[in-house]
Amino acid sequence: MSSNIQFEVTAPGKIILFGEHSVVYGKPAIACAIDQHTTLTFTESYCNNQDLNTIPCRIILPLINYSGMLTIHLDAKPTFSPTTYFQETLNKLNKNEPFLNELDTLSGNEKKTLTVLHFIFGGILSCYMKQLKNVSFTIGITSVLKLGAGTGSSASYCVSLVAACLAYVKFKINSNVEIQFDPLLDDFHSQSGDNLLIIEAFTDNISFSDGEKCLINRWALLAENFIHTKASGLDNTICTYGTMVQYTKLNSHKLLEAPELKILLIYSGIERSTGNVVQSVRTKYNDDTYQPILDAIFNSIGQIVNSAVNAIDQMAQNPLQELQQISVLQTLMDMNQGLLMSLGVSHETLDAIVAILKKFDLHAKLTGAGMGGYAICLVPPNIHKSKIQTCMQELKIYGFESNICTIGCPGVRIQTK
Ligand SMILES: Nc1ncnc2c1ncn2[C@@H]1O[C@H](COP(=O)(O)OP(=O)(O)OP(=O)(O)O)[C@@H](O)[C@H]1O
Ligand SMILES: C[C@@](O)(CCO)CC(=O)[O-]
Repeated sequence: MSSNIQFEVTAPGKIILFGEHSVVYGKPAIACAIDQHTTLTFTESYCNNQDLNTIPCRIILPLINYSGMLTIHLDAKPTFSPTTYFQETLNKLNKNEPFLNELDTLSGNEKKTLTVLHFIFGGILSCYMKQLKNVSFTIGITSVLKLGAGTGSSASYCVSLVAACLAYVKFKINSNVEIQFDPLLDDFHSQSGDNLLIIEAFTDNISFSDGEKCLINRWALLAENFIHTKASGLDNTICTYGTMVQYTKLNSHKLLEAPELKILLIYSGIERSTGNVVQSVRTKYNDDTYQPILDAIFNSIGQIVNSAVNAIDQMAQNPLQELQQISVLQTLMDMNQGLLMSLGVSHETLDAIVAILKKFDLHAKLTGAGMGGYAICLVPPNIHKSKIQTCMQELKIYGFESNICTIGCPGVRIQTK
């Protein structure tokens, strides 16, 4: 076996500064990419598989203790519609029909995680590569992101998979490929607003175009829907594009000019599933007694996001106003945390973390789905180093590990070896 195409993809994790949960109900949110990444290593090998419609893959996922073989099945008549392909895969799974031998024997979480991988590689390669003979892949994915903690591990996983698959196509094709999307089947729009996407063959420039990022984001959202059931699209958008974004569901996103900001990430020690937490809010929302109250809470969080965007814009335009605007953001964080508590998505450990930080005049909120996972705290640029260190020590005494991260980092990237 001789190895051929080999590369690495990194996708950042994320924090939500303001607007988790309400974003699922159409309100705006602000998220930032962080300097903690998922790293995918892709290696192509030649093997003796003459079958044009299957690709044997070795998959190594240390974070879920999985290592094994998975056969990627290519669709002889691809739909070219990610949404249709997603629905077909979901229908097969929901009917509990035999799906793929290797997947059928796996436990719940492993099955979900590998189904996502098959969905992405099977779907994209069927559409854009058609037939592949005598190749096999090794795909290894590691991450410094904790699973189920609010820093977007699932979105980062999905984005890195889609980006790796698209990168493989771009390495493999000799000339550009034009993809015409059917607007009735799919709501894909390239940056130019039409339904034509050109996948550019990799030559010297090993990067993704705006249209390709749009495609990565689209497939990653569908993949996220396997893991979360119904994701807003915020997490995959920030993991794809990076920096800081203001996002409203179905209404695309706007990159914000992010000031240099540091965040303290504090881990509550509690792992939870984003899908379950989102479902618990949905159950309350579906109850007529609570729905008008939840609508009012979501509207208020939407207002908090608008004020935060304003403060961030002011900071970018006038650096002299930075401290004043940081103080506004801190107040908005307190308000957002209060509203998330009233939604029932905080946790006694998260409340304890917020209280410890308050002793140091610091302001914090949960980030991501809540009910565990991480809390975030804005680190004011003028804070004395010793104060933040004492605060981190105090958190440690209570059993909470914390670390400072930089926000506003770049999105998904490819590196050749
Ligand atoms: N590196 C990885 N290897 C394997 N599976 C992963 C990896 N990263 C994420 N996953 C999958 O994503 C799931 C965690 O997703 P979940 O949405 O619950 O948490 P999160 O993305 O960390 O939190 P949030 O969505 O609130 O930011 C894991 O259970 C696993 O199935
Ligand atoms: C809780 C939520 O708002 C953020 C999860 O990181 C869910 C979503 O946006 O899909």
